[in-house]
Amino acid sequence: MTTLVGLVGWRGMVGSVLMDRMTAERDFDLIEPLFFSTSNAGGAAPAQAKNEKTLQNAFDIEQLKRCDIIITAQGGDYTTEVYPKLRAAGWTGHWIDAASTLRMADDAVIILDPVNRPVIDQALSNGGRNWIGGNCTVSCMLMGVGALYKAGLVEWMSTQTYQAASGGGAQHMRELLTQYGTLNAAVKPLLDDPKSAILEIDRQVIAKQRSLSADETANFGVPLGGSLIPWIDKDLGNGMSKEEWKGMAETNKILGSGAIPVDGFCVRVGAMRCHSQALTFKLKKDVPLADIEAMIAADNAWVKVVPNTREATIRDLTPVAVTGTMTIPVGRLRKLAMGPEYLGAFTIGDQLLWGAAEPLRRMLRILLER
Ligand SMILES: NC(=O)C1=CN([C@@H]2O[C@H](COP(=O)(O)OP(=O)(O)OC[C@H]3O[C@@H](n4cnc5c(N)ncnc54)[C@H](OP(=O)(O)O)[C@@H]3O)[C@@H](O)[C@H]2O)C=CC1
Ligand SMILES: N[C@@H](CC(=O)OP(=O)(O)O)C(=O)O
Repeated sequence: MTTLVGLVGWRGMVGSVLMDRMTAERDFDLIEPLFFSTSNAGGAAPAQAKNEKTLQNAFDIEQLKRCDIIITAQGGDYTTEVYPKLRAAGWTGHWIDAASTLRMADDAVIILDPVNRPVIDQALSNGGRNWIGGNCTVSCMLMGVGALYKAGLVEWMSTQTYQAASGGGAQHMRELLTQYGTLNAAVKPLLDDPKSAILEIDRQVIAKQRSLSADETANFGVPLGGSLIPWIDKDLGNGMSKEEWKGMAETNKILGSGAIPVDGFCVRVGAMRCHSQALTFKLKKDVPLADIEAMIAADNAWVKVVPNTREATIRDLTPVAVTGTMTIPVGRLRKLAMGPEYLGAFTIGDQLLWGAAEPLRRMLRILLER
């Protein structure tokens, strides 16, 4: 019998990337999809629908209960509202979720199978049914340098992130581009004149940034175009942002490891959809750089070691190079001045692919192939 898979949140930004990937990998050939909507029940399901061509109400527990597996990219509020009701109603299917709501629950696994397939398999054999996508920054980081953790080499790691606007959602991406346009328009005549003074352009740009309307900064709260914001997600009240807290909590949960210290600063920058991060490792021992590069390169099919040269770095290690690809480049690999156990690295990932959609569809495949 074909597996009935409920899809919730399929038309959002993460959901659309998920649909594209599922279509490209022919996942729909293996399932009977049942599409849900929070806003358009009764409307037409997308082209991937087979027998069930009408959108179901995403709050209808009876319809959700029909599914063997539910994949949701609808968001945390939806999970908070619907998931407990569904389980309370006796549903025993598999719940695959992009939202963070259930991530740290004891009965949930953070899924990133190229990194933690043994953790997933163990949970499956113990009857696990909740499979939650990790934080985008953590997932992209582990896809790049997971090999060092798997080899037990990491004593601690510090991350400095450069996170794209997409992490906030579609409206944040639009706001960033609108701000860039506003800034450009403010100085266009001066830019068009090669003899104009750069400091006058600079003065007018900062004046415009500081006077952007509330509408133009509604999502980020402050200007991001031509600036940066060194705080992402909630204020935990202890000097740490929630995004920074996730670094250690989720890394260790994904790996099923003890408490390897991971800490640093998470910063929003004016990139579109790739999260970048500079990493500092304290290794447990001095390992030759060539061995480290080989270990990282051999870890999975998507990681790519970028030679630590200017030419290769500016060509292959930028959000522009990586966006829309499954590749996770790791570059700037070098031993740091602090000593031979200190390793520097820089890595980038498309936060909508490995950071959100891809682990979900790969978990679906794992369930289908059992
Ligand atoms: N953005 C990110 O980087 C990441 C997000 N996530 C998780 O995924 C969740 C969803 O994020 P994201 O995809 O960015 O959210 P979106 O806002 O793009 O989509 C969420 C839902 O909004 C509804 N919606 C309303 N208007 C529109 C519209 N004009 N176009 C498309 N959908 C619309 C859709 O529900 P309906 O069809 O029912 O109306 C859609 O499923 C997040 O809340 C988060 O939990 C996880 C990792 C990364
Ligand atoms: N917090 C991430 C995006 C995200 O959705 O994270 P999480 O899945 O951990 O809530 C960012 O803003 O870049």
